[in-house]
Amino acid sequence: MMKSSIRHRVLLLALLPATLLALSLGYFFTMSRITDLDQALRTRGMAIARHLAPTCAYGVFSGNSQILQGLADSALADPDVIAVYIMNRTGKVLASNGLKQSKLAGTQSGDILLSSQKGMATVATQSSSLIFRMPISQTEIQADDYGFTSTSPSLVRQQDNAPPLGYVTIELSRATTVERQNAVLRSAALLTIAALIATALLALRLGRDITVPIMKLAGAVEKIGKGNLEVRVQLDGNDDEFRILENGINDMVSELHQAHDNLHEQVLQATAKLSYQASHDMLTGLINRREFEVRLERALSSAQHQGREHALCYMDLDQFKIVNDSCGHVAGDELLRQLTLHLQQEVRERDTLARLGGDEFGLLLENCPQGKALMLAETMRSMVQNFRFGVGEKTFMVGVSIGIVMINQESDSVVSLLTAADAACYAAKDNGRNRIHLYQMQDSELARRRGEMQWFNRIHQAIAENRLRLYFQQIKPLQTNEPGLHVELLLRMIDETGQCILPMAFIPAAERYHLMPLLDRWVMENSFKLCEAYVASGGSGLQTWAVNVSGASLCDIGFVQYLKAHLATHPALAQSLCIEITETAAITNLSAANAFINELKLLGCRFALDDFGSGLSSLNYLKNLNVDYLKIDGAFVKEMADDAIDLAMVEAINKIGHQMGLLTIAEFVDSERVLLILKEIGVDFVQGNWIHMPENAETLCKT
Ligand SMILES: Nc1nc2c(ncn2[C@@H]2O[C@H](COP(=O)(O)OP(=O)(O)OP(=O)(O)O)[C@@H](O)[C@H]2O)c(=O)[nH]1
Repeated sequence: MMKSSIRHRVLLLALLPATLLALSLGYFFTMSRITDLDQALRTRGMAIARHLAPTCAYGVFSGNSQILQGLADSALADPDVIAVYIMNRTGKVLASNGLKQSKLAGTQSGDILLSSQKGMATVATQSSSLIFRMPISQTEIQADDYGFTSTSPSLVRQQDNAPPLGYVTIELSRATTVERQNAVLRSAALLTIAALIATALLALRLGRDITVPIMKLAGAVEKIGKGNLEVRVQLDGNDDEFRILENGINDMVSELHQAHDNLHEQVLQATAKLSYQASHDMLTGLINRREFEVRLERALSSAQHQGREHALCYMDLDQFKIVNDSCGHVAGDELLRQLTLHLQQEVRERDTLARLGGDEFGLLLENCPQGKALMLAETMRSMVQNFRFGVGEKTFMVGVSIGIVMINQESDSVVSLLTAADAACYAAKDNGRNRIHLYQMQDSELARRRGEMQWFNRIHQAIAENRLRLYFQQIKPLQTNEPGLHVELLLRMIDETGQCILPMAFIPAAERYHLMPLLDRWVMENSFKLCEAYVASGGSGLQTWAVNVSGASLCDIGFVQYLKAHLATHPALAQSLCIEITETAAITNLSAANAFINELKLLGCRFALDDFGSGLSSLNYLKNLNVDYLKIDGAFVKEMADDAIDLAMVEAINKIGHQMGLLTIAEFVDSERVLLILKEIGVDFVQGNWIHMPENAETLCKT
């Protein structure tokens, strides 16, 4: 059903009762007026008949038709009387008039059979006339012959039970009455129509007062609903309910607008913040590697297509680690911040300085020929060299090694530019640090570095072609004979020719190119599979399986969650898992390392601090790390039988470990001599090729 609009409904509401009322009243008053007119004609007809009948008595009685004709004529003087008919009791017509137009015309005496009571008039109603018949009674005429009391004979006394002398019949036309009744009907109809029109106009007018504001409100709400918050309602009128609605809606939409604006502002701020964070380094405020690569891409494009020449500098601080190690990361961060401010002062406005990571910076010198680039790089180098950083009593100086590569029409891609600049920087380091090296295509020094860079692709390929392997090496208890198997799982790569490659060949490249999380994930997934297969093959007594995790993975929330989820569903694995973290990785990511250790310890995992002693970090850090084992750096163990300092180091580390309630493990045990010394010192576990040569881990399930 189609819904009518509010305007129609209000109109209907006003008109319907008014119409019903008008019609009822019109009908009532019209009908009563019509009845009144009819009744008036009857009353008049009756009166004429009553008056005529006694006056005819003498004429009928005396047979004087002349008198009767006179009376008939006089009765016809009334405009509504159309016929008069006087007859004696036998029905003989004694006098008549106007019969031609009458219903009575042509009737014979007695044709009109009207019963009548004595003295009473009877009425017959025809469509166009009323016919009255009145008996003429015998009367005793008391004439005042002398005219003392009256001028005409008057008083008549009815004689009871006497038959009438005759009858007077008169016919009154209804034409005038019907005409008047029609006029009344017309007037009533006109009046009703006029009243209805007036009511409709009034209803329209009043309806407008209601519907127009409602329609305005509805229109505004519809627009607001569609998101147009500029809309405001404006109603003309007094302080009625509509004013309250108008104010309410306007206030509401203002609030909404305000909230919308605030939200929009917040979204803009958050978006700006996010895009800033996505393109900037939070520590120094410089642009980050991602944004730097975008700008480098633009510069490369302009070089390739417009023949411009730019220079890319790759800058790596020298010996920055010392600041971190001796004064902590906070101090290292502060140095990076301060140095950044100095570097920024040296660069030209059109140049781009970025922090690429750690202590590495990138500098893009646009529209800069080689000579100028070398000059600017030298300015940077000497500025860094002259920079002094003070922490408490200590003052540090750092250097910077800078690799430069020119960007011109021959340049290939952003990756190759960065690779070349990085290689040049490395060459500067290899040449003694704190110097500049300009990349040359035929640079033989760089060949080796470039080879290292190939690892990026080789590692990816090895994973894709399933050429990574797990090996295991046993760790033996030295002071007890307790049974049980302790192993460290080690990563190997099978190269394209089928040769087995040790991790030290590709791990530095993996660290440099941020591939460690990928490798750690592979190692962990495959270690889980291996241990599960070991248990499934009936293997028992696996007390410890140690796996190495890099610093990068400590900060990888996805990696931590993966470990937690897997270990939570395999509690036996968690009990025997020992995660090895290098001292440097733990110190570099101290808070992440602590969080990682504490979370996994809750599941029953153990932790070993690997290569301890190599980082020479403050022992203070060690106290904060909740580990179970100290693995003495193999570099000290290897030569300890012949080198007193190395021996002293091993003794010291072992002692410190024990003091802290930790078990100690010596790695790289390559001879019985070393083994015996370690036993004497009191080291708890030993590991090395002399103890057990690493084997493909698949054999573990077969032993
Ligand atoms: N304070 C601080 N240190 C960082 C940050 N990122 C990386 N590092 C440290 O920076 C050092 C960079 O190491 P390297 O560049 O290999 O060491 P280096 O002492 O500069 O030695 P060379 O580059 O070989 O001269 C490492 O110790 C990292 O832990 C950081 O955001 N803040």
